[in-house]
Amino acid sequence: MSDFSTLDDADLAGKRVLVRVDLNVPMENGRVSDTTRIERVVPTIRHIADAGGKVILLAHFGRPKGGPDEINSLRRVAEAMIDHVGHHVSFVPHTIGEPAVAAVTAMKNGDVLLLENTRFHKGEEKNEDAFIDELAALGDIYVNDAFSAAHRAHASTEGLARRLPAYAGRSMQAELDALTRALEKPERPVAAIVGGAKVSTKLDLLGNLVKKVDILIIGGGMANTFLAAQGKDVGKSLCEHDLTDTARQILANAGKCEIVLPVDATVAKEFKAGAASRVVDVDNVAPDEMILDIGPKSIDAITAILQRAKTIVWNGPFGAFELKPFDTGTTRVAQAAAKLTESGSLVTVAGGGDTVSALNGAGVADHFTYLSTAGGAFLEWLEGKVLPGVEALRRR
Ligand SMILES: Nc1ncnc2c1ncn2[C@@H]1O[C@H](COP(=O)(O)OP(=O)(O)OP(=O)(O)O)[C@@H](O)[C@H]1O
Ligand SMILES: O=C(O)[C@H](O)COP(=O)(O)O
Repeated sequence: MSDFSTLDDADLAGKRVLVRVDLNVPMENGRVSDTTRIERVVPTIRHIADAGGKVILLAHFGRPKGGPDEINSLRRVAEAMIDHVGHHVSFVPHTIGEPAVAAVTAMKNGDVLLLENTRFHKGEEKNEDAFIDELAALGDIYVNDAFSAAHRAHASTEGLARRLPAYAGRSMQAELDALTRALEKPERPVAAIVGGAKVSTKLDLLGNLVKKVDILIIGGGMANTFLAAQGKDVGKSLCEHDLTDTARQILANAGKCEIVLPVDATVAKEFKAGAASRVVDVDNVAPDEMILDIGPKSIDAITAILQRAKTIVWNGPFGAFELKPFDTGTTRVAQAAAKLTESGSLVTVAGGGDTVSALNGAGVADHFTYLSTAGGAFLEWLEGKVLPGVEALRRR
């Protein structure tokens, strides 16, 4: 980490420290359902507070469209943080402007304050100078502890690092160190598992990933788009029909990389826990059904691949794991991977907000080689891409 200034280099006492964290945590029924991303930023928050700095947390939540909305407010996340941080975490429902300035001005050394969702302002994703200026006015120095958002060149992830003295936080350091250690020279064959729901933002990455890995196993909503690209009827499944051309190109240009798609699926007519379901081959999904998990034949095929792989990298669950029994595919594959890790025959690295939540739910999180908080950022790092949030921290 000699490329970066870290908290050890920062003079924190009495300083207003803007800390970018990733609090884009899984929620169920209005409550945080997995606290991994919160727990990972606690060392940075405590270090700054204990050194007498004022900790001003910046974070995004979800993908709000055009301004504030209750569903994407960070208020509930602030409440969940208090148990973990060990300091009171105040929350102000503003990111910039007079109320935010007033809240920061009222802070004492060692206080922790969370500002509202940075994405409630269009200047965040556009990385606009005017928004960067408003954020920068709230702090003296900037710390980035959000590796999982470092693939976004946004005001709070990239712009601020150019405006204020910038430091890598403890979690940022730990992620880069651990991923480099586990994956710099991976033992082959390397299998990547990519599933989940963020099809439009992750599909493009697969074109490069096939050049880096020996086997690409595709699951979740991502697989539905590939199945549709092969001309299969995926019914009401989560699927990006306008990206089927991209999916076809990836299949055509996979080169030596073996691409594995589900051969069967668990389908239901309703997206809810306990919905009546049936197992079908992927050719037999009815128009009013949706694929909510991979089926038993796919699970067996994937666990057989794990036996011959030496390293797996995994982002995105195989199904809608929050709704039982559609967690079965993810849980069974995760358990098989954990067992092989324990026996020493497989290195397992997984990342992503929901992926880590699913692995925690499967009871295997402690048995993987490494769990990253990052999903999309992890995949881009794997591709060898420059992550703007990391790049902006490099000493100049
Ligand atoms: N077949 C499916 N149909 C609908 N939703 C699915 C399906 N398979 C997976 N999902 C959903 O995908 C979501 C997780 O996808 P996502 O790409 O956000 O993964 P992640 O691990 O959180 O990565 P990141 O950190 O990049 O967000 C879960 O909410 C899960 O319910
Ligand atoms: O969950 C994530 O991967 C990060 O918080 C980034 O979220 P985004 O994909 O909405 O930018």
